Amino acid sequence: MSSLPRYETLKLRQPKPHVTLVELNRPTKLNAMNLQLFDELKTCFEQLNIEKECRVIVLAGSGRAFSTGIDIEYLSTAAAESVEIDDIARKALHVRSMIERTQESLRAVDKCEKPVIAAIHGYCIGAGVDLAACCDIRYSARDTTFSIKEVDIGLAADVGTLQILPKLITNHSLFHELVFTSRTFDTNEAQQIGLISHVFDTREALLNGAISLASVIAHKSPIAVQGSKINLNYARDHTVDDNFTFVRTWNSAMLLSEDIVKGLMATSVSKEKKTNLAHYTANKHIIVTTFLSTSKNTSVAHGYSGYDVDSQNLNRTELGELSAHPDEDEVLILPYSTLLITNITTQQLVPLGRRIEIELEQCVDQDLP
Ligand SMILES: CC/C=C\C=C\CC(=O)SCCNC(=O)CCNC(=O)[C@H](O)C(C)(C)COP(=O)(O)OP(=O)(O)OC[C@H]1O[C@@H](n2cnc3c(N)ncnc32)[C@H](O)[C@@H]1OP(=O)(O)O
Repeated sequence: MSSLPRYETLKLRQPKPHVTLVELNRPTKLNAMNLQLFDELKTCFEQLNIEKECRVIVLAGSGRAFSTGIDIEYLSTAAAESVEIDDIARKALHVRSMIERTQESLRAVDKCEKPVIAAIHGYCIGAGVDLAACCDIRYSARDTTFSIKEVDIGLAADVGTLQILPKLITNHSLFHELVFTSRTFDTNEAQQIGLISHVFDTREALLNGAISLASVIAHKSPIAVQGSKINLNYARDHTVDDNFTFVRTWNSAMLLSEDIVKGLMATSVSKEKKTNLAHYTANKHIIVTTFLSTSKNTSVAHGYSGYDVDSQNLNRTELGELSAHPDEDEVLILPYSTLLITNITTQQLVPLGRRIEIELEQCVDQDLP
């Protein structure tokens, strides 16, 4: 992305290549959602959906909370507006369009074809839970207080919690209890119902964890990842028969992608890793710079990027994955699965944490074994 769009109620940054961090940005109101936030959220996710540079999104809250739900002041104003409408049918139409506008906002997150990882901390209340429901993966900090608050304010949740979560959660009995009582619950119960997949001790650890996960996903083939999200969402909303028909049609086009070739190559490279002896040759001149923040036995560490000198535009591009060597405090440099490097001369073991530069000169005689 040349420059990230600016919003008043959202804060965007790019913590890693192809990863966009979107933070709800009304910290003094604990990220309560007013009309402006709803509208900006929709615009933002529709924009990220078509932004090529963005492959994975982390959605978090700035300040003390993920979100405390709908802004009570906004809800009161909207309610007051409808009171002024005399005719009951016109009143209903007015309220319906207000609900629709809110639904469209949160659904833009659900409909976004890039994976969205919610990083939840502090409070996740009412529409905050609806918003989390619209994300693909939900991580949380241990201190989070959740509440499906809608029943307590006299309504049935209408922007995600009751529409999407029943298709995702695992413990329906407990989920129903939480819906009917509106009582607060903690990360233990959030994990029990299957709302949260991972809990971190602090907000900082949570953000790091979510961003690292996003980076791992961002280094996969975007064709495969986005195709998976589209098929997962489709499967959630259709019958098994429909799902098979849909994926057949989908893959009849997507299997023609060059990413298939690269993926297969990456698989053969992984086999070489086991022997620890492989030599690859490069048919491109590549300067690679790496930095590492991985620990022993981490299977894949990212942060490996460089310049493909032969590429037409000389843009910075990701070239590889760093895989921790299973037995030593070293990493093995492997070709990146979505860049077609048919041959690479260098396989290097590099101590963890060390910044290195490699130059791979054109040398092509050796084919992949
Ligand atoms: C079409 C319909 C679509 C969607 C419908 C969704 C339904 C819902 O979302 S229901 C949930 C509504 N939310 C709530 O009921 C939560 C209200 N907030 C609280 O109960 C408390 O703020 C708290 C979460 C328990 C936190 O308490 P505390 O730590 O003591 O902080 P506070 O001082 O209360 O809050 C700081 C600051 O934020 C303002 N604020 C917090 N939440 C909201 C909110 N939802 N709406 C508006 N404002 C909120 C709070 O008023 C404070 O503001 P000041 O200006 O500093 O007073």
